Amino acid sequence: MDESSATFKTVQELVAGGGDVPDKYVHKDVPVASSDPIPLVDIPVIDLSLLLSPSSPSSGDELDKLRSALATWGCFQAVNHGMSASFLDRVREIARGFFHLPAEEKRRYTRAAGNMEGYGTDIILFEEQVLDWTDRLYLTIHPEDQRKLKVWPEKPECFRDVLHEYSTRLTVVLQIMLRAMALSLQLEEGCFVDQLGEPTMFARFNYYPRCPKPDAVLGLKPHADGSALTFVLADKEVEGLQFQREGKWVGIRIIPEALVVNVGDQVEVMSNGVFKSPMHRATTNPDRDRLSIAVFCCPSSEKEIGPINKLVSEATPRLYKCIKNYPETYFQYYQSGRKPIEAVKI
Ligand SMILES: O=C(O)CCC(=O)C(=O)O
Ligand SMILES: [Fe+2]
Repeated sequence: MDESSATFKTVQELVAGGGDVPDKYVHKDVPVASSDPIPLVDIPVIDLSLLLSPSSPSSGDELDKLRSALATWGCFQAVNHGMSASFLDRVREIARGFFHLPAEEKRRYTRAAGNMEGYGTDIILFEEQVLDWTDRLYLTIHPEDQRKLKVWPEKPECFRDVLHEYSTRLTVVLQIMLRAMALSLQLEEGCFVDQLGEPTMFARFNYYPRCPKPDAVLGLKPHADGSALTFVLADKEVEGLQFQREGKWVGIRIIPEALVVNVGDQVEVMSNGVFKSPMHRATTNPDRDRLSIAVFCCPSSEKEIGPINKLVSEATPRLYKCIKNYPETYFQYYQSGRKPIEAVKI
């Protein structure tokens, strides 16, 4: 799709125009709805305020819960992360406000051809790719000097201020997470922090318009994230995020004030496979649109990362190579239909 020509149609425009769902969005081999309804489940909930307070009697328990959640599910719901429910609502509002702007206003931020950043639809990477039923806005948010303000919306008016505040808050949450993950494995507290260096963080605003064929169309195909860790601020009212657990899909019940945190491939590598980068996907809904904001936290691009030495032993041999700039490998593999983490397995 040549987006630079401004002739591409967003999913939002397709829906507004009525008519059938184009074939390129329809999954033929993998029915989205199986004969058994997909259950809605509660994944572990972790109180971030307890993780790094050794004086609190429950800190050790919370670290154990964290280790177990990341080693089984690879994800959890984080509460007491330092952001109020009303602030999270403001983040959801700027996202919704942006996608509800007139089409010509949004197109000012259109992603340039060959570029990841900006506003657009699913990127076509290979011919037989089934497209995701989603429009996106993708922005580097951290470090500040890597932001491309040209594609940072100026409307709704508070968009930039709220996103700046959100990214500042998430850098703090990320540090808490990295330290707590290390402590939960009895490692040096700074070992994940050191591997990441100055993290790079990308925000992906995912807008999933209502879809007339929810049984055959996905908002987001099954994938594992190429990040180290991902924070997802999910829709408050419409469910749709599903994780794979023991080979089966399960839907995540919404906790409005929580952030869904999931392990990405790079933490799976650093933890030598102890923490799992889970497969997940987003479904579509026939009646309502859905919105989520994913923030991918990655190591600085010049940092080489690899399994932490203390996690490699005779009993637990090294499973992954050292890697640098993994997102590049990730997209090459994704493009050829392979699972990216296979590229770095020994
Ligand atoms: O829409 C969601 O809830 C999930 C988003 C996600 O997994 C992603 O953007 O990578
Ligand atoms: Fe994801």
